[in-house]
Amino acid sequence: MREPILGVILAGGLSSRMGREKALVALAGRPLLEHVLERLGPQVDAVALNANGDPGRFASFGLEIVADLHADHPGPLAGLAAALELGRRRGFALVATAPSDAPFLPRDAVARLTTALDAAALAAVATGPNGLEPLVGLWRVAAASAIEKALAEQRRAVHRLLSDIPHRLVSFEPGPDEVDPFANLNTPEDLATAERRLKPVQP
Ligand SMILES: Nc1nc2c(ncn2[C@@H]2O[C@H](COP(=O)(O)OP(=O)(O)OP(=O)(O)O)[C@@H](O)[C@H]2O)c(=O)[nH]1
Repeated sequence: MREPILGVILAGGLSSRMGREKALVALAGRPLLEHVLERLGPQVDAVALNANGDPGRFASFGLEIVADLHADHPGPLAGLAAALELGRRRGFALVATAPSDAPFLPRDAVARLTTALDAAALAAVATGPNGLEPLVGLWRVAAASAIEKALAEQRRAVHRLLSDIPHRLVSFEPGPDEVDPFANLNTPEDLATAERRLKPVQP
């Protein structure tokens, strides 16, 4: 039996390119966050949300919400730090992360990351058609100190963090529908493209 895993959906960014809260924009009639929740939820033992600002806007999802410990929006690494801190507080040794703006998360992501995370590794992260996808990862909470150190030293890129910690890479390919499993929707145009992909072809 595998160790319990806390899933944390990362929605702590500013959504400036989308112009409104990305996690709440509708794709195929449902908020993006709901798509990610529906895919990540069954893969983990509990799910929480990393988000900043008024938590009330996510109340209908019934998720525990954890804000960044760093108040100045330093980027996704702060979300990862908050996720691992929540995992530690709740007694989880493992945290699986997924961004709230990537609605095609593979349904076997956590299983495959778990297989790759051997005892010597602190993280297993995904790679896809566009290379490293470090926000789709399985992290030991013991990686928290390396993350805090990187943040303290203003090294904010998540992919750079990986050179500080032993990690494994897991490659995911597009499915038969050729959708990049990690396509993230940053702009209204990205959203429109994803909407077209999901729309059933009219006869
Ligand atoms: N916790 C936290 N997460 C962040 C922060 N900035 C970005 N993220 C998350 O990192 C992932 C990728 O974010 P981006 O798309 O690069 O940034 P964004 O702020 O969401 O959107 P833009 O403002 O359009 O760049 C998403 O899951 C964001 O929620 C931050 O300062 N804190």
